[in-house]
Amino acid sequence: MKSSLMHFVPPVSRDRIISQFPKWYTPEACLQLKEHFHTQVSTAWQQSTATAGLKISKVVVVGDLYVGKTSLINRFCKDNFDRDYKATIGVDFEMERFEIIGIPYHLQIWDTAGQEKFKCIASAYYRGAEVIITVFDLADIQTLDHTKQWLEDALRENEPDSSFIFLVGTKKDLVSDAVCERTELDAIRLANEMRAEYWSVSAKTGENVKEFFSRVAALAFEQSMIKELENTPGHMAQIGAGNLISMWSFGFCVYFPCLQSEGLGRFFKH
Ligand SMILES: Nc1nc2c(ncn2[C@@H]2O[C@H](COP(=O)(O)OP(=O)(O)OP(=O)(O)O)[C@@H](O)[C@H]2O)c(=O)[nH]1
Ligand SMILES: [Mg+2]
Repeated sequence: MKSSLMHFVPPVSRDRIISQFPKWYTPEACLQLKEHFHTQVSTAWQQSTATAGLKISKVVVVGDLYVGKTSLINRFCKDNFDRDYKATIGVDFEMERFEIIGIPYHLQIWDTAGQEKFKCIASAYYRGAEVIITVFDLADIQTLDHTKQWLEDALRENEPDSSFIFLVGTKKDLVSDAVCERTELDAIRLANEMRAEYWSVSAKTGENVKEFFSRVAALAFEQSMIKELENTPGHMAQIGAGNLISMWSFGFCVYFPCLQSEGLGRFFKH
């Protein structure tokens, strides 16, 4: 039985290896102007005070229908872009593997439906989110106003101050530099009110997509490591704020085939 579970983990792809603290989009739109990982975290691995267990942080992506949530996730996870609109029904998610200052790390990225009729299904998946990404369409300013409500709904399911918040303007390729600049001023003002970090991206061209998710991964990783170093010694891994998986109990990494990088599954079809 043990041998069938003993799959050695394939190496992480180069663009998922983070050794320096990723930069912000602009200083005005950022809450953490630091440029290095917390010393406690960066020394933890060498001093093996960090447990070697599997580390996973849960990310939920919310926002109006058609703003580009699925496209943003697909550009990052699969490096593809589909012009045709296929509304997300319910939720969908991907598991993305990183190596951050030498430590294996996963983002469990939950894509939710923007359509009103699927809101109740999607909101069931907000709980335990270490990161909440609220998305609007830079070419449809009305969707920016709606991000406040989306954020409120997601925060209601989580402990206060337990999630990093990002406000993301998509479809940057569809607006002129002048319109983008004007809209970003409004968006950054709102991001400051939300206590969110702001990014503008384009899933079509890929502009800022890798940089954005590297920033998400590094901030969530650091927060989870500090929490772990403070209060959970020993070889345990945590998914979101929920259940624990005991790993490394045999002194080696047991790779659960279900945690394949192409996504754990589809809860609902497109
Ligand atoms: N030009 C351009 N089009 C985009 C971009 N991102 C998404 N789109 C298009 O916008 C439409 C909606 O994109 P989706 O990613 O399906 O939107 P969504 O937010 O997931 O929508 P729901 O699943 O209904 O909530 C699709 O036709 C995409 O091709 C972008 O960065 N640039
Ligand atoms: Mg979608």
